[in-house]
Amino acid sequence: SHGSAEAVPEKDDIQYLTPVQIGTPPQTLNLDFDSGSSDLWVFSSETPSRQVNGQALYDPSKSSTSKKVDGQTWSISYGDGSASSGIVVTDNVEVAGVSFPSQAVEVAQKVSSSFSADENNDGLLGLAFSKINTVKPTRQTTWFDNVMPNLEKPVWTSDLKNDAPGTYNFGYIDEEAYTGEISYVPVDNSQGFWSFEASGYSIGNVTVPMKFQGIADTGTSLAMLPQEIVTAYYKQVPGASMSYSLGGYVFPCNAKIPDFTYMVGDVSIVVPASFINYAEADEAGKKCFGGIQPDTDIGFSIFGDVALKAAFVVFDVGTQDQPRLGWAKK
Ligand SMILES: O=C(CNCCc1c[nH]c2ccccc12)Nc1scc(-c2ccccc2)c1C(=O)NCc1ccccc1
Repeated sequence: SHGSAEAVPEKDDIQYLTPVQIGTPPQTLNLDFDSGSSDLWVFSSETPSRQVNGQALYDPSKSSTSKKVDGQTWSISYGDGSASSGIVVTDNVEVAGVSFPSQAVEVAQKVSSSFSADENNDGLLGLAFSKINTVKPTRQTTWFDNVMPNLEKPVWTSDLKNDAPGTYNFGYIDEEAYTGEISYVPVDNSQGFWSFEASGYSIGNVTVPMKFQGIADTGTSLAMLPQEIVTAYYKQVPGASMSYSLGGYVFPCNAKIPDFTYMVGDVSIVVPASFINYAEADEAGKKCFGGIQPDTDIGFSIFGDVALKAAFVVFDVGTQDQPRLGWAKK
């Protein structure tokens, strides 16, 4: 089987949401497909009403195919301080017409304030490796790992767009979705991430060969890169500064900023300046927040949506012992 689903951007492309059908009769929730984590968790009838603010709720009691999984709990926290936790049921989960009848659905009994405040985000669908799923005592398998044996190819692809709906495809590669050749690089999934080595970068027309490790992460908005790269980039932006109060590099919204190019395998992906003038950072609309920020204290770089939406990316589980990432221009 194979399927194709739309990835609809929230304001400022902070995240992309994709409709998912859960249960019988189907309950549709809009989830953030996240290649940087491995839990499928949802707002639900179990989420305290004071933590719900317009989100669609999954109610297992209204689904004839839901089954409680006794004794299992989950709890996840992210680098921005957000978190959620709860219990586990299994139910039918359909994405882009591809179903799995007994998918672990992690039902939120607690969500942090940033999730509560985000009325369009009904939960996350993890697409990293199942080894970092947080369910205890029995780790659960991601939806992709569950459906993979039934897919024509053991792959899924991301084609995110700037301020426009993009596409996630499962089980096939759409040859019309990219230009030139797809360049594949090996993935080190020992930490559970889609981790790969980038081979260099360019700012404007200065190219620097530099090997650095990063993860392909659809669930993180920004590109969080080595400080050396970030410093070199904002040196080219008049009036740019690191604002601790705003939490990152900002610059005058009318500043002329350069494109940023990253090299991976044999391809160079150009991130246009417009993707990097990320969002207004203050009410006056004078300062804008940069889409490139430092990866300080993370231990690796994060190629989030700002970087990924400039590329067509193939997440290829392929021969299990050697997963790989394919990168192409588009
Ligand atoms: O967690 C994910 C992917 N799911 C994000 C889900 C999510 C988290 N808030 C959300 C809000 C809305 C929608 C989805 C999410 N990626 C990774 S790998 C390493 C780190 C990390 C570890 C330590 C320090 C920093 C990063 C993160 C990270 O925390 N990213 C989020 C973030 C967000 C803001 C700033 C930095 C990192």
